[in-house]
Amino acid sequence: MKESLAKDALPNVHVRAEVLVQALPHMQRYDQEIVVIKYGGHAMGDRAAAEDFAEDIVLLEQSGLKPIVVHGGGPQIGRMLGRLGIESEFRGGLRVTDEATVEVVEMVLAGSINKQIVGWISAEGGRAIGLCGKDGNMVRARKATRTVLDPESQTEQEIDLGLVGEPEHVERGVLDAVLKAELIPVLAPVAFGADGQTYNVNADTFAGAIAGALRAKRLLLLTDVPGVLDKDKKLITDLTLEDCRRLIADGTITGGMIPKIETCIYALEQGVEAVVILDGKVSHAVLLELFTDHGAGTLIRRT
Ligand SMILES: Nc1ncnc2c1ncn2[C@@H]1O[C@H](COP(=O)(O)OP(=O)(O)O)[C@@H](O)[C@H]1O
Ligand SMILES: CC(=O)N[C@@H](CCC(=O)OP(=O)(O)O)C(=O)O
Repeated sequence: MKESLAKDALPNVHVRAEVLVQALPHMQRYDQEIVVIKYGGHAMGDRAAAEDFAEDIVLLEQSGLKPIVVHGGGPQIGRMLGRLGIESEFRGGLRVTDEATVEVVEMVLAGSINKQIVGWISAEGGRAIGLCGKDGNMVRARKATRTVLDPESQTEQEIDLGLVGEPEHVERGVLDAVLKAELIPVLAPVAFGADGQTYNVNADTFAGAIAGALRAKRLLLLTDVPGVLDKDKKLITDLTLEDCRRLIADGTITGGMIPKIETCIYALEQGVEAVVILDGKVSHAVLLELFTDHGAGTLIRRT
């Protein structure tokens, strides 16, 4: 049961009292600052936490901060591909994407998931607008290139990921206009190529490009683990860029955590102040991270 102590100060938000009591003294901390929040497909599987997530986003906006949501949807794409009998494979944490797959990716990400999140935010009293990287020419991508170490020849071999894109240009005009209109942008990680091609972009990578282009104060990556874990599965609370590179090289960081860490490195190099990887299944994870002293998850800074 949710209480409604916040009702008078913040008319549309009904955050639990104990969370709000912790958060209120810190709410000026990010006044008018842009915070990019990447909401991963695994994290959004939990319905109750999804409602709390939407509440947090509305509360951030109402407290003077400028939240931008970038969402994923990997598991949901996987389920839809399964229903359609289309096989799918990941290499280096990225989905190999052919023409049939990109059509489903766009349908699930820019269609159902994007509108679902917009709906959750509306239900909590916020005004969100759902877009993808193709809208307003926001994110132009080029074909992503990746190499893997061939175990036999011990040489780096290029792998073809098909229509996987990496952002090469972010046109911030459309986002500035949306923020100025006091709307909350909810972005699906689908981009366009110079040739008009649709590209499937990893949601972490997309969020990093947006955060970097807008010099966001914070980039929060919400996932389904408490943060970056060490070899004993214990949470690492603070990391520098150098630590991140070492943990990838020594195999502590694998799979889907690799694009996340690569995103952190990119965003920090672009001028984002700090990146946090945290568990989106925890109730009010965003609020607790931004507005309490102890924070949550793994905080990553340049040095
Ligand atoms: N060192 C690590 N610490 C935490 N998670 C890791 C690590 N190495 C690999 N992972 C994996 O990365 C996953 C998160 O990436 P991913 O599944 O792509 O999440 P999302 O869908 O939220 O983007 C975790 O569930 C975990 O299985
Ligand atoms: C190229 C690539 O891998 N794209 C991702 C896009 C969605 C995504 O990144 O979703 P999560 O954040 O939930 O993992 C995919 O097709 O699954």
